[in-house]
This record gives sequence, structure tokens and C-alpha cells, in this order.
Amino acid sequence: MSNDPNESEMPYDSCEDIGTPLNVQLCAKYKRSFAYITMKDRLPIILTQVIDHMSREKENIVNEYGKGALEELKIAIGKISKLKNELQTNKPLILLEGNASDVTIWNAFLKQLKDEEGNDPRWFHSAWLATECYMYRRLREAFELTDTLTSFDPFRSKKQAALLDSLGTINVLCTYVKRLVEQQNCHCSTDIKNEFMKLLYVDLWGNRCDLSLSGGEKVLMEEDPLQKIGQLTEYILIDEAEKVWNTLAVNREKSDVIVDMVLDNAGYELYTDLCLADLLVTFSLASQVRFRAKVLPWYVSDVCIPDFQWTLQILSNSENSEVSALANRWLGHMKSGKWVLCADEFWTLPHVFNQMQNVDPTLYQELSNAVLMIIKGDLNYRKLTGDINWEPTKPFSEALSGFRPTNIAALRTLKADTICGLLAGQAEDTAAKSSEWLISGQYAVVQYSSL
Ligand SMILES: O=P(O)(O)OC[C@@]1(O)O[C@H](CO)[C@@H](O)[C@@H]1O
Ligand SMILES: [Mn+2]
Repeated sequence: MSNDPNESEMPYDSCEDIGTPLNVQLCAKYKRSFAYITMKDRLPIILTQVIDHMSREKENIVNEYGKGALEELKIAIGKISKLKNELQTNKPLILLEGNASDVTIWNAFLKQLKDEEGNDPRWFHSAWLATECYMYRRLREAFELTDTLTSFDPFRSKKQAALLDSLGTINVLCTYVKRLVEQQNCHCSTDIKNEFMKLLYVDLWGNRCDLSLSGGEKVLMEEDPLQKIGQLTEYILIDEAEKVWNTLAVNREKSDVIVDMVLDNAGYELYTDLCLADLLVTFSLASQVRFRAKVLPWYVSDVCIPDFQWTLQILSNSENSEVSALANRWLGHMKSGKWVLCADEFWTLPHVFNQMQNVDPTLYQELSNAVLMIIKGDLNYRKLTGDINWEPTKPFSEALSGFRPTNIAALRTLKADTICGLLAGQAEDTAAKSSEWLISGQYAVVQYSSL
């Protein structure tokens, strides 16, 4: 039993004082896992911040959502407080209420989520992926069941601040991208490849900006991203960017070349996604980019439809003429159909990706029509590789366990204790440099799996 005085009050009955065993799904019952730290400390902090935000902003919320919102705010705060208590006292996960389209799938999932002894699922004793996704879905339920707050996003102000706090870096990147795409005819294919690689790495490191990991604390971007990527090469543990380029180059200027970009965080990361997507359509590496956003507020900073639309709008109204011009160019891509914004329920279900073909065959089929899926971020990587504590040298394509709708590029900064595809000894060498290498966001991978 730990000597943590707080812990003795919490019934973490059979949490084991070990790390996650090999080839087992990440779970908070292993006290030396990031799952345990997340469940015990990080998620309660995020829920507390939501409650504080709602209390502090109640007048503004009532102004925006109507006076009926005041009473419903109080009820929602009560539900979120109850959710936090259930989590902290390791209670069984209860079924979702309401008739939202995903409730049936969620509840079927929860009913099969028994533990080894066939007991009901609990926060510290069921798969971390399931319980953390469940927390965000229960948070959504607190608003979904109201009359006035059904569209309330408790993370909206944080996501908007994440963009506004990065305007310095955005301005620098904008100057570079605007000049690049406006001189589109004076670049030979070598140039285009070089520019693609630069924006791919800028997009990769944009994933460091994640408010879930930071527990909602601001993540400021202040430097020149193009300079910065040159200094970060050593932190890319696996770099298959060349294979990503080759998949695009071989299909360049063909018709019907679709690239799906599965988005992660709003703010600066989304801006880097848009910059990369502009290069893809401008230099005919893709005839269409389909952005895959979330249908509900997710892991604090993930992109929902309103966040995407707000980002384009706020930038198109920027006082900086270059930022405004580039954003208007992007609104043009949306209007022309070169860019499409999609939101699919699957990305906010608890399922790992190799279950997609059964759970959402339509989405799987759609993705199969793309030449490439660019999958952003840590949570998506965890779902992609089954959220299993693989041997670090497990080949990436094997870890996908049969999920292969098309060619896949995963761009991830490491923020959870699972990895695959490393060379022999690479995990040990990196751990010797930084004990937090798997969870700090300091290291990254660009991993590729061909169809
Ligand atoms: O997917 P993202 O935004 O890159 O990271 C999501 C994250 O912050 O949330 C989970 C832990 O709470 C981990 O997957 C990771 O640390
Ligand atoms: Mn995220």
C-alpha cells in the first residue's frame, strides 16, 4: 500500500504497484502507469476547472444561452461534481442517458466492458482508453440533457485562447506559407518536396500544443516554427516522412487524390494542419483534403466543427493583412470543395481503430477511398495501435492489428506510455536521456503503414 496519506482514503483496492505489463491494454490499475496518474490526478483537475469556469462565467453564459441557463448551469455543475466523485472513488461506470445517436453504441460498449472476474467496469480497473473517453462523454451528457445548454462547450474559451496566444508564431508561419503558395508555379518537384517536409515537421510539432496534457494550462508558442524544427530533429525517434512524401508524389496531379486529415487539437496545431493542407492542394499533391473533426468537446483541446469555423473566421478578420489573406484563401478552398470538413461520431467513441470496420463501416469505406490518412496526435495513435503496451520494437503495421483502410501516416508527439516500431535498444537509450520520454511531448514519431 502506498504511503500517500490521501490514497488511504481512496478505495484503489486492487491497484497494483507495478507498471503496465507487456502486451496488455493501458489501465489505471497499474500504479506506475501514466493511466494511473491521469485517473488519480489529471482528470479530476480538468473536471474541477470546468466547474470553476462555469461558476466564474455564469453571467456570460446566461447572456449567451438565455436566463433559463442559470438553473441548468447549477444542475450541470452538480452532475459534473458527481462525475468527479464517481471517478475519484472508483465507482462502477453507469450507462449514458438520453437519445443522442451514439448512446446505443456507447451503452453496448459499456455493457461488454466487464473485468476479468465479470464485474462491472470501474474507473481504475477498466481500460484507460475506455474510462478516459467515457469521462468526456459523461461531461458532454451534462449539457446534452439540458434545454438551453445543448451546444455549450466547456473548453471553448481555452481552445480560442490557444490560438490567440500563438498569433506571434502564426504570423511568422503565415508569411512563409503565403509566399510559398502564391509562387506555386516556380517550384520544381525537389523544391516542393523540401517545402512539404518542412510543413510536415511543423505540423508534427504543432501537436505539442495539447491542453489535455497540460491540464488546461496555457501552452505558448513563441518561436519561429521553421527555425525550431531544425533544432528538434534529434527528438524524432522514427521518421518515415520520406515514405509519406513518396505516396503523395507518385499520385501527384492525378484526379481524385483524396487525403484524410484526422484532426487533433484546435489552436496552433489546427493552424499547422491548415498550412500543410494548403500545400497539398496547391501543389496538386491532393485534389481534396477532408478534415475529420470531433462531434463533441473532447480531451479539452480537440477540434469540433465550431472551432474549425471560428479559426478560419477570426483569422480572416485579422488586422494582419497576410494572415487575413491566407485565411480568405482557405475559405476559398472550403467554398471550392478542395477542402471538406467532416465530423464523424467514431472519433469520440471508446473503440480502437481496428474495430471501425464493424462499428462504422461507412466511415471505413470512405477512408478506403483516400490515398492517405494523416492521423494527428497521441490519443489517435493510442487508438490506432490498440492502446496496448507493446514491445517498443513491435512493427507499427502489426500494431494496427488489421486497421488498414488506406496508406496511413501517424504524426504524434509522445504523451502516453505506449510506443511501437522502434529499433532494438532505442527505447532504453531514450529512457536513459529522459525518464519522461514517453509522456512529456518532448519526443515524436512520424510513422507510416502502406496499404
Ligand atoms: O491526442 P493528444 O491531444 O495529442 O494528447 C492527448 C492526451 O493529452 O490525453 C491523454 C492523456 O490524458 C493522452 O493520450 C495524451 O496525453
Ligand atoms: Mn487532443
